[in-house]
Amino acid sequence: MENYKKYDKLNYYLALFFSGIVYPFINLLLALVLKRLIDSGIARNVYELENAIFVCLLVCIFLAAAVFTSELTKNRFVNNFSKKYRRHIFNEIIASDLNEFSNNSTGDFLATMTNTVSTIEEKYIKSFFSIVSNSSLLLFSIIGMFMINWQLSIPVLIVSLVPIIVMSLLGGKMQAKQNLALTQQNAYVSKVKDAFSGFLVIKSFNIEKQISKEFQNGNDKRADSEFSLSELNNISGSISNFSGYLVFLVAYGLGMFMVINGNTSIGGVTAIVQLVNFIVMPLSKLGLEMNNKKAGLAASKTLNQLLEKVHNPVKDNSNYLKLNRFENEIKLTNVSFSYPQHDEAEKTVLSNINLQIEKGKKYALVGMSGSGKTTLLKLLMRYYKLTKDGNISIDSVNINNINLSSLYKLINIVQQDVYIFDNSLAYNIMLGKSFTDKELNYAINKAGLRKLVDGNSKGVDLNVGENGKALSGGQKQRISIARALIRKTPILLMDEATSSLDQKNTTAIENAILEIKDLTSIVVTHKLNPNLLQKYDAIIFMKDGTITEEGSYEELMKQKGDLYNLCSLTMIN
Ligand SMILES: Nc1ncnc2c1ncn2[C@@H]1O[C@H](COP(=O)(O)OP(=O)(O)OP(=O)(O)O)[C@@H](O)[C@H]1O
Repeated sequence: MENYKKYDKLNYYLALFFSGIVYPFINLLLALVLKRLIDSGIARNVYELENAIFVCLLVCIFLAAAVFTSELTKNRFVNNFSKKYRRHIFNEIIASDLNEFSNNSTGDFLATMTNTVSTIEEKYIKSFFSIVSNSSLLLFSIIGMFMINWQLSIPVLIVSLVPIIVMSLLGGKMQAKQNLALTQQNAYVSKVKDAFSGFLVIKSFNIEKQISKEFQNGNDKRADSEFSLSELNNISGSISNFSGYLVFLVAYGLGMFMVINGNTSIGGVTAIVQLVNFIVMPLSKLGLEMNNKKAGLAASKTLNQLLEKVHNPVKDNSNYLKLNRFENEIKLTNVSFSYPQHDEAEKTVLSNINLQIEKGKKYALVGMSGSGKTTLLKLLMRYYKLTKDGNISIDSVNINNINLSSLYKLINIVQQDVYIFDNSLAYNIMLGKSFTDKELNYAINKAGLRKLVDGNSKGVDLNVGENGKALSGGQKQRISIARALIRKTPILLMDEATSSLDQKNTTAIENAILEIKDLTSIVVTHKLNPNLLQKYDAIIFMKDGTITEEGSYEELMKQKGDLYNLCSLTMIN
């Protein structure tokens, strides 16, 4: 609980005070006042009886107030915890390193943000307070019983220990079953998420039956693991209940013998039975709550393990250099790279790349599929750090030493796969940041979105639906281009950013970007259009992870090398 109380210390301590001290103390008072009430009734002392009734009423009022306040403070703590903890987990995941994030399925994260966190809230946090309150109730009741009659209290307590012993014997099994139930629940969420995300594929390939079978399998496992857990809970609950009845029997039976022998009064037995209630009830609850807490602990461990896996936050602290301007060049020196592989041997994707990108110049990056073009751009974005030899620098500053947010103010990328948020057109371009109408219109015009904006009654407020389902592939790509252009970063990388557009529109957008003075751009393209290629300052040709040619279109065509050969195969005339 140490790690969790920080989320709302005030209500945490208030809840502990009211549920752990105030409530059990008043409860003890009630038993003592009750004893006085019954004994004064049996002694036919009307004055004492009236007094006891009045005090009893007061104690009842305080008891109700204590219960209300302890619930209120506990609920406030849980509420604040829920808000802040979920925000914290979300931020941790969002801050994680791209590579580590990609190694886990989004279903895992989704399940963590839903089931796992709920289990921690429901089972760990709530059980913790219940354990505190019930343990205190138990302790105060034992003290009260000893104050009233210790001879009767001892046998009653011995019988009360049975459920605790049973629970501790079942505890390990319970935790294992809880772990399994949580794993199956998370796998179930992942499966459902996958099926719904791949709905189109399921329909197109007519695989509803197979998917339904897989779902059924996961669903059965989830339900079975929960049933098995509830069975164990049922067994431990029944044993607790039985012990509870036994405790009553001992308290009443022995108590009445003691009354006959003159060792206690009827009021004393009644008060002890009243207190026994607060031993039996907490004991039966304690067993269950302890198991719940263990289950919550298991969820907490699962969550921490996931966070540890992704908790390699992109280091972006203030020790890193802030680069405010791009003045001269990006330089790649002897850059080699392999993707970090967890299961297979590493494969070299880029080898010995040397390249100089000058400010304000426009570069086309072409080459065969799989030659490493995207990887090169990803390294410029520092999505991956160089794991092998080499160095990438911007204006002589090693890219690894640049503060990431300042890097992304200089460099931006437009990728082939565009993620569109379920929000308006304007939101998808501005992405929550504020820009003037002039800036928004500039980006809309340059990215060729004017027709879409003017052609609908809502304009830029048009809601584009989940992942832009109301848009065509080309429109999504235009949004992605507008996103980059509105930010006016001095360096722009485009990775097949116009692959969904026809030749006419591709030419229009590439021309618009070529016209932006001072912009340094590297454009990966498969559409080898000579009219466009001629406009680039240089064409960089990649093959098998190396740069084989670099120069203007005319130079490379004269050279009759790789570009020439590729153009002969795919040239668009
Ligand atoms: N995340 C990754 N993990 C492991 N290997 C990868 C990863 N991404 C790409 N690769 C591998 O790196 C090589 C280069 O891929 P890359 O995407 O850079 O090529 P590309 O030239 O952009 O290809 P295309 O033109 O088809 O987009 C390929 O062999 C690919 O399988």
